[in-house]
Parts: sequence; C-alpha cells; structure tokens
Amino acid sequence: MVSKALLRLVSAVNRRRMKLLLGIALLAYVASVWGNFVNMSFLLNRSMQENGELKIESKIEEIVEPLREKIRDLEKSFTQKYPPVKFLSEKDRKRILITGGAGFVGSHLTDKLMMDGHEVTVVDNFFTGRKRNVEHWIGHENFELINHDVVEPLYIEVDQIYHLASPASPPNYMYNPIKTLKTNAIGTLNMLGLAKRVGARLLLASTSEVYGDPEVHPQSEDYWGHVNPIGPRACYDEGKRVAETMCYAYMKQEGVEVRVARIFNTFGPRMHMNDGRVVSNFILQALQGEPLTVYGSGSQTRAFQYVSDLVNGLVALMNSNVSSPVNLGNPEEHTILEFAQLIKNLVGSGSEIQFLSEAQDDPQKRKPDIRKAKMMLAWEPVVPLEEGLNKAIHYFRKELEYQANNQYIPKPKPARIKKGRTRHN
Ligand SMILES: O=C(O)[C@H]1O[C@H](OP(=O)(O)OP(=O)(O)OC[C@H]2O[C@@H](n3ccc(=O)[nH]c3=O)[C@H](O)[C@@H]2O)[C@H](O)[C@@H](O)[C@@H]1O
Repeated sequence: MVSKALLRLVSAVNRRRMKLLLGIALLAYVASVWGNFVNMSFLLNRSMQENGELKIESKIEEIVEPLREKIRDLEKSFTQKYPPVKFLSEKDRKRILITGGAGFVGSHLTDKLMMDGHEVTVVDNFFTGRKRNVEHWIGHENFELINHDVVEPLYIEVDQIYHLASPASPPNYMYNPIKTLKTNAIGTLNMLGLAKRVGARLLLASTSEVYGDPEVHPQSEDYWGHVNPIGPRACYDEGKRVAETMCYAYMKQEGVEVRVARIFNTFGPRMHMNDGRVVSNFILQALQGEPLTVYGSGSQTRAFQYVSDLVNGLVALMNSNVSSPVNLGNPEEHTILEFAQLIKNLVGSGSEIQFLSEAQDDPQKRKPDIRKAKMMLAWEPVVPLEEGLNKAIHYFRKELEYQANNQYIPKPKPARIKKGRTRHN
C-alpha cells in the first residue's frame, strides 16, 4: 500500500518536473526563435538601409557626373578661349602699359603685344574706348585692364609705355575741348612722370594734325605745320603739339627715352560706329542706304592706312633707336569724293552722295612722306586700300547686325561743334 502510494507520489512529481522541463524547453525554443527573428530582421534592415544608401549614392553620382563633365568643358574652354600667345623668356618678356588700350588702335596694339608674349596693362577711361575691344583677353595671366583716366597720376611698374589715350575723331575731340586739352597735356605729363620714375621708354601717339592745314605737300617730319591755335581743332592739334614738346623736354632734362609717332588717317575694324570719321560714316551710310555726307566739295585729300600696318609701325618705332618724330601712314592719296565713290562700289550700295557745308579749318591736303620710316624702321604699309576697306565693311556689317539685335541702330555723327557749355573733368 505504502509502496503504491510512494510510486504514485514519485510519478506525480516526475510528471510535474517533466511538465516543467517541457515548459522550460518550450520557452527556450521560443526565445531562440525570437532571437533569430530579431537578428535576422536587424540584418535585413541593415542591408536594406545599405542598399538604399547605395542607391541614393548612385543616383547622386548620375546627376553629378554630367555636371562635372560640364565644369571640365568650361575649364577647357576658358583656357582655350584666348588667341595663341607666344612664350617669351623672362629676359625678353616686357611689362607694357598701353594708355587708351581699349580704343580702336589701342586694342589692335594690345592684340599684337599679347600675342608676341608680353605682359600688357591696358589703361582706359572708356570715353571712346570699349571693354568689348579687349574682352577676349580678360582673365589671361599676361593681361590687366584698369579703368583709369590718365589725367590722374598712375603708379605701376612697367618697361614700356604706349601713350595713346585721347579722343582722335574730330567730333569726339571737339565735343569736350577742355577735356581733350587736359588729356593730352596733363595726361602726357603724368605718363612722362611715370616713365621717368620707373625708367620706362614712352612712345607718344602724335598725329598728322600737328601739321594743321599744311602748306607743304606731302608732309615730312621737318615741316613745322600750319595750325590755327584758336580754331575748333586746336584742342587736339595744339594738345598733341604740346605733348610732343613735353616728350622732348623730359628727354633733354630727365633723360627719358621717348619715341614720337605722327599717325596719319587710319581705319579698320573696331572703329566706333559713332566715331564720326569719314571711313566709318561712309561705310555705315552706304550699308544703310543713306546718303554719303561729303563735307565741302569733296576735293580735299586724305591718305588712309589700315590699322595692322600702323600697329606694326608703332612696335617697330618703339623698339628702334629713333627718338625724333616719325610719320606713320599710307601715302596713297585720294580726294574725299573719290573715296565716297569707292566705298559705295565696294558695298554695292545705291546711296546718293550728299554735299554738306565744309568743316571749319578742315585740312585741304594730307599725305605722309614716309621716307624716314622706310629708311630708319624698314617699315612701310602693305595692306592695299580695297583689301582693308573690305575688312572694315565686313566688320561694320556685323556690328549693324549686333546693334539691330540689341534694338539700337547708330547714326553717323556729324563733325559739328556742340553749342553751349560742355561737361569736362
Ligand atoms: O583718321 C585719322 O586717323 C585722323 O582723323 C582725324 O583727321 P581727319 O582727317 O579730319 O579725319 P576725318 O574726320 O575722317 O575726315 C577726313 C575728311 O573727310 C571729311 N568728311 C568726314 C566725315 C564725313 O562724314 N564726311 C566728310 O566729307 C572731312 O571733312 C575731312 O576732309 C583726326 O583729327 C586725326 O587725329 C586722326 O589721325
């Protein structure tokens, strides 16, 4: 009896233990399944996250790569946009200042000196010069553009100074005669002061106008000229004459090396559309089918040189040992009426020729004697008139298109003196 009861008790205890053991085993199993589940979902989550990140990264890469490509192209185009420039050794490379370097002649001179491999600083007050004329050099390591009026002193270090700053077309220089005088007198004084301080050589862009309305024909450098000192052209003519005087005073008294170029009528691309000189006026009028305005009878003469010839002459003179004045011009002389007809034909224009009253003190004959330049500089003009005119016509045609796109059609400016007070500074 007792043993049966004991057996029942033991088996009851075992059953409970078994149940307990089974319970524990079940719990352990559930816990391990749960653990695995948690682990797996964590891993899954992580890989999903990593996958997502990868996807985002590759998306970004897809967007950024073409942008990088564009930046590389832009960088390439920046370095390739400049005209080809020669490499000059430190010894041969000069630091050159061009005053009026954004003007018609100045910008062509800038091109030549840059392409020859020099360091060029252009100074311009943009009265008649334009940034557009030199914009193709902006950013180049050898080039600098300074907005500055030479009437104020300038302090920079240079080896050569081409001093071109001054309005050169009669309507422009007559527009503000006091400013024209200041530019040529005070401006030249400042540049000579700079040349003296830094030991630079200065080339003055003088003019055939120092001969005035000449009584000697053709004009050679030893002719003293025939200028009306109180006429409408005097601000320019006398301004350039005193500029020459100052050059030789600085040469004698201070030992400054000077070069003086007497520049005769010059034309070519980059003349301002509103310049007012005969070449731009006639071409513009012929292209627009308007009458070609001849002042006076048209029997007055001029001889026209193409701008690249002038630029070569200026550089040859600067680097020569000729300190006395030298004429730079093309001796092929034409009457203004012949010239009007020639331009009409080259443009193929049906424009009329209109005779207007003659301009006061207009020189009646002008033609350079260039024997000195030929002999001392081995220079003479090489561009035939018609070839140069065709280039200028092409340029003005493009300019007209450009202006038309910008809703502005310029009219030629007449060589008339403005009435009333003019602004000057
Ligand atoms: O072209 C230049 O390089 C020179 O131009 C001008 O001298 P100018 O000879 O009077 O120049 P223009 O205004 O082009 O006149 C030339 C001739 O054409 C005449 N002209 C001008 C403009 C016009 O529409 N019609 C016309 O018959 C003038 O009366 C003058 O007889 C400047 O004064 C000089 O400094 C400069 O060197």
